[in-house]
Amino acid sequence: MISTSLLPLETPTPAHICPFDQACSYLEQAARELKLDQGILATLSNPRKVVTVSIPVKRDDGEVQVLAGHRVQHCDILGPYKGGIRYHQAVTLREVSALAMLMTWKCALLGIPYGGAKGGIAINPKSYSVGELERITRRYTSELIKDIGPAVDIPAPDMGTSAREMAWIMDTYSVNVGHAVPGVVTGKPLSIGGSRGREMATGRGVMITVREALADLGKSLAGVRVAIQGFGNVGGAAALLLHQAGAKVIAVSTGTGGVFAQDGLDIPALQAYAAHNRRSIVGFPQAESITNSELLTLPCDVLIPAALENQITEENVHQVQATIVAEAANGPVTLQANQALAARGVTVLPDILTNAGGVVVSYLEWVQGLSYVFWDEERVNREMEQLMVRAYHQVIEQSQLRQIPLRLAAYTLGVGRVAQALSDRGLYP
Ligand SMILES: NC(=O)C1=CN([C@@H]2O[C@H](COP(=O)(O)OP(=O)(O)OC[C@H]3O[C@@H](n4cnc5c(N)ncnc54)[C@H](O)[C@@H]3O)[C@@H](O)[C@H]2O)C=CC1
Ligand SMILES: O=C(O)CCC(=O)C(=O)O
Repeated sequence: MISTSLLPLETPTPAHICPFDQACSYLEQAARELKLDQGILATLSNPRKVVTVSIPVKRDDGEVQVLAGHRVQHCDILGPYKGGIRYHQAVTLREVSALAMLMTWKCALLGIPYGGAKGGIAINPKSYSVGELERITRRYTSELIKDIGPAVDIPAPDMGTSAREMAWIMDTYSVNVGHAVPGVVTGKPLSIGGSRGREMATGRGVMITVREALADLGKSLAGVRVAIQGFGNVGGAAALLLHQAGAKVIAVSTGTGGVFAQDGLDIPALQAYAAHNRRSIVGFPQAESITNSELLTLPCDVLIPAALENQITEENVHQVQATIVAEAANGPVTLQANQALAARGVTVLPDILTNAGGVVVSYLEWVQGLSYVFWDEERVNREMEQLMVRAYHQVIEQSQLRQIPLRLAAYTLGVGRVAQALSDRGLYP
């Protein structure tokens, strides 16, 4: 394995699967397939910049806590760094670094002029008041003020963050530089230059990718049985759009458990229920309760993990019954599980393709902001769909041409474009 000097090693535990090591393994597979020069591989195996800041926050009860906030900038060869900010208790520097690397390949695969970055703070946002979250977000932004900006690094929402946090970041950045800078973040509210369609964009991209994959198998979305882990921004939107397109969403889950209905869940009713129950779906009347692990092994056509990394592992992969696994989350299938699924002929739609709808609409938001012209939702969705469908077909063609699985095909396209740019720019002679 190529060495990564900027990142601390994590204490390994028997069950621990390091997302950064996995991301490097996929990169190495792509490099072998592309016969990439070792120097380029070594360059791309390391994030360009790793920033960790301390965030002192006064809790509402007067206690002072000091949190660690990370921003990892993996590569900016193709344009400004781009990627979300995650608030989740399991955040680590190596996880953020893996997610930053995935952003580089994702943007290159989709043909949008960005590099890759990711940020994160290891907190459970549900344990903090809105006021505390605002203070944390503003201090995190102030600490990163020299590292972000519309031509430098453009954050967006990820797990545990939303348009609200993006508005706080935009405001803090703008106050620091002395004028309004909407382009410093994407995924912000419409009132300050957000794009129509961004909130549903990642889920819409998931629906489009699944639809295209089914079409290649001679099927349509109508009547297809789908199970979705995660009912947040991505899983919730994917569930609604798939339901509207005629699929039977038979199960969904959140961190506190899931629900199942043999004939398909009424997704709008479930969303209304979650909205009234602090995002929990447990106890939804027209369904049976299931656990998160049961959801992953249900008999269904399409399984969509839309929550965290490392959900389908060596332990449960043999029980997965779906014929398509669509990675709406980043890194939900481990390296070993991925190989086991491939050996069984299960189609795995890789994360850097399947969940790219979000960053594509972030790009469209940035373009609208730079041109001071804002589009209606129909145009945003149309332009996003074109880029998603183009990337999907490029991945399929690459897979057929090189006789490689879809993930490796997606990686060879993303990594190959970045390596070409690196060599053309002469940063690596
Ligand atoms: N928000 C975006 O635009 C994008 C998000 N993603 C990825 O999609 C995934 C989900 O992100 P969001 O939907 O934005 O987050 P979110 O915070 O809106 O929702 C996360 C959902 O996962 C559930 N969850 C948390 N822990 C769980 C567990 N252990 N088991 C089952 N469910 C669990 C939560 O209850 C919630 O329903 C992440 O991997 C993220 O990196 C990828 C591309 C863009
Ligand atoms: O919209 C963006 O800029 C980034 C979304 C993101 O974090 C992701 O695709 O994983």
